[in-house]
Amino acid sequence: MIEMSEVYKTYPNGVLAINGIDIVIHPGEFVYVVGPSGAGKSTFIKMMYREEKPSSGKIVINGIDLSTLKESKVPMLRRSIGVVFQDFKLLPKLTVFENVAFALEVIGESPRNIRKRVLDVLDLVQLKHKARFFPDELSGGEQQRVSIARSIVNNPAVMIADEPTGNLDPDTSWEIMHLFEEINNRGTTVVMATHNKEIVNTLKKRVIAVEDGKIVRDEARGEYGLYD
Ligand SMILES: Nc1ncnc2c1ncn2[C@@H]1O[C@H](COP(=O)(O)OP(=O)(O)OP(=O)(O)O)[C@@H](O)[C@H]1O
Repeated sequence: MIEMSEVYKTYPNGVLAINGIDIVIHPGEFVYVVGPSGAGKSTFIKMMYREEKPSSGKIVINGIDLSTLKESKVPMLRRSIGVVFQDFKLLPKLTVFENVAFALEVIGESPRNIRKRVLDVLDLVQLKHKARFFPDELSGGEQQRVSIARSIVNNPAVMIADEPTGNLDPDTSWEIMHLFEEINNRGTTVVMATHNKEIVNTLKKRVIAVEDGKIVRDEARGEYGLYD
């Protein structure tokens, strides 16, 4: 569960990016976050995995109150949240296998468990046959599938994606969306900021629209709206 109450965020330069947000996202939901450029979508979702801290207000993620969370406990929070970015953020000198295994190595899993789990998630994203490849030997869609595999290897309760199809062509974007849908169908909550109007209007989900740092619309099976 994701809960925000009376959340405000002002960046050090004085920009008020989030101007009073109250929201509850239940386990297993699939939510699109839409809105114009600069509306605060990225800031909103970055606060969920403690990449940014609110200036005021309360955020509780999977039962963890972020306002009282010690810095030393942030890695524990991050393990319960998978994050996927527009630019994939894979480590270029590591193979596909190693990129995905990394998250399990840092928590001290046994090599045997790591191997099994990594091959299972690579199988899910249909990239087992490219386990020994390096990121620059893959297409954009394949790199995004590796980043999705990496984000779910810990079995997170929540998956957060910031514009995950932003660098992909339409066909590849749809493949990636079907993967998110499958992961959501297995019970993972998905929160996705996106500018992809066609996807939002076709693959209907809850839509939260953010404008000027506020939620201006929150609809089950909503529409993208009139944004670019
Ligand atoms: N690190 C930062 N420091 C200062 N201001 C920032 C920072 N990050 C974002 N902002 C500002 O906060 C506001 C909200 O930005 P944010 O990136 O959350 O919007 P967005 O809706 O995700 O935009 P886009 O769709 O273009 O990605 C903007 O005015 C932006 O310039």
